[in-house]
Amino acid sequence: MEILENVLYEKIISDLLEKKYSVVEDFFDLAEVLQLRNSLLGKYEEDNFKKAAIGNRTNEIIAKSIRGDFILWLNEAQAEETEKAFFTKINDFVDYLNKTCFLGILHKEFHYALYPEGTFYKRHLDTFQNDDRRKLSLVCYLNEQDWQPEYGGELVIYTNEDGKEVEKVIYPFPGRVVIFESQVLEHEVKPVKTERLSITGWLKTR
Ligand SMILES: O=C(O)CCC(=O)C(=O)O
Ligand SMILES: [Fe+2]
Repeated sequence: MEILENVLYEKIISDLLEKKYSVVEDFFDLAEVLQLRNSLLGKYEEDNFKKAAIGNRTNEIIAKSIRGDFILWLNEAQAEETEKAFFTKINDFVDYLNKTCFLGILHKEFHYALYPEGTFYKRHLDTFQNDDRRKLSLVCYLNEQDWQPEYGGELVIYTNEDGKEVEKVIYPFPGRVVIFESQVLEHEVKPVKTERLSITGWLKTR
């Protein structure tokens, strides 16, 4: 079967092979970001979000000292138009990965996240949720176009270069998507000075 080469996806794959993470600009265009942001805010105002917990469902401890965001899991089967469009794009990428990389992504899980002013997410590995099926983490930022570095909320990814730890600082600019190896790269979200919006998800095996 022939696979039409996708330049953007190929860049992500080569980044992942080379440094275990990739930062993509404009994965979502501004219209898509706006729709997703409005949908997130609507659901947040309807009080559908809950305080994010540490650990999986068998180990749910709310730990404000570790993370302060509020989340809402997305259900693809019951998604509305806006979220459907989101999943269409994600699924296209997953299909490409599975055809070209033999990663064997079978499942995925995504949630909206809202970090209120003053919150953060301390340094962690996404597999500490005792879920070793998580292969790739994806974070899609839904902030306003005029997001400023002074607002904080940077994602810091800790990488290793020649045996030395290096901090990669990534600002949550709208449309930007960060993809990284869930089991390898520790990261954190620095304290935010204003509300910070995103969709975070995992591509999983088995
Ligand atoms: O929002 C981000 O930049 C990262 C979020 C994160 O690390 C997580 O939800 O596990
Ligand atoms: Fe994380």
